[in-house]
Amino acid sequence: MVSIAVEQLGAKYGKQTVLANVTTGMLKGGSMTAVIGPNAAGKSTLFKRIAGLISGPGLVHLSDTVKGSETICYMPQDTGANAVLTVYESVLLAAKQGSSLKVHDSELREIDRILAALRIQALAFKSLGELSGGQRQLVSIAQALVRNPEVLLMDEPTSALDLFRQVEVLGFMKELSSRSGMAVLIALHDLNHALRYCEQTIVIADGAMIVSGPTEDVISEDLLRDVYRVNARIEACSKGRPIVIIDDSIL
Ligand SMILES: Nc1ncnc2c1ncn2[C@@H]1O[C@H](COP(=O)(O)OP(=O)(O)OP(=O)(O)O)[C@@H](O)[C@H]1O
Repeated sequence: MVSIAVEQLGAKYGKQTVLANVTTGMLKGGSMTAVIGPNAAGKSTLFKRIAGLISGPGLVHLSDTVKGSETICYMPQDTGANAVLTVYESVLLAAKQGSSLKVHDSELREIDRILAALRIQALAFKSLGELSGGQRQLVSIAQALVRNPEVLLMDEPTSALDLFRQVEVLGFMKELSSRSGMAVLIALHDLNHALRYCEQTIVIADGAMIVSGPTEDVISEDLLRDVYRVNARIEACSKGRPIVIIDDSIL
């Protein structure tokens, strides 16, 4: 099963350094890791740097990868929709990225399975331009999943989804990662989602890693005050799970 760690990772846009010295422990396949932090902290930049879409100092360590399979896939926050394609065509194109254009039955069955798992089969032959924001986000998730990577970097994948879809997609991702051994890193603003679905959490602020570790240790009232500038309580809900309750912002 794959493991990934980063060492002293950094990134610049032009001359401006926006990420520096990010080092993590080994993040194991089969688990979900939340990447959290305020707006403009550097979460997307970290993902792009790990995926090799931008260059910079530091190293990405991968171990126990499977030869022949795609290793790292980045699902961006905003997906430029090519309105000419249908949903099905766009997912097929994602599946064929970097390989021959010959399509096998098994690949079509896999696309059907993923569209069904995300409950978007009914959209298959709609053009991308006709979709709502949430529907487009579900299609982006399908495009990432069909590539079956060993490490999946998901940039705020539930930001446009309604509550039912958020819970369904995150539950599905958790089940998929533990079943397939995929390592999922997921940028989130909803800390209750991080607490519920992610074993590990990495906190990024001002282009640096503040802390990382087991989610319940990392997400604390102090972190919410110091990094997010909100007064908040973390309490056990009636089911015994920790939940974040925000009281007010700190001016
Ligand atoms: N293509 C770019 N060119 C120049 N600067 C960029 C570019 N992309 C991002 N930045 C800058 O890098 C910094 C980090 O941005 P990034 O998108 O990584 O933040 P983020 O933590 O993902 O934020 P958010 O939660 O708002 O999505 C910001 O100051 C942003 O303005």
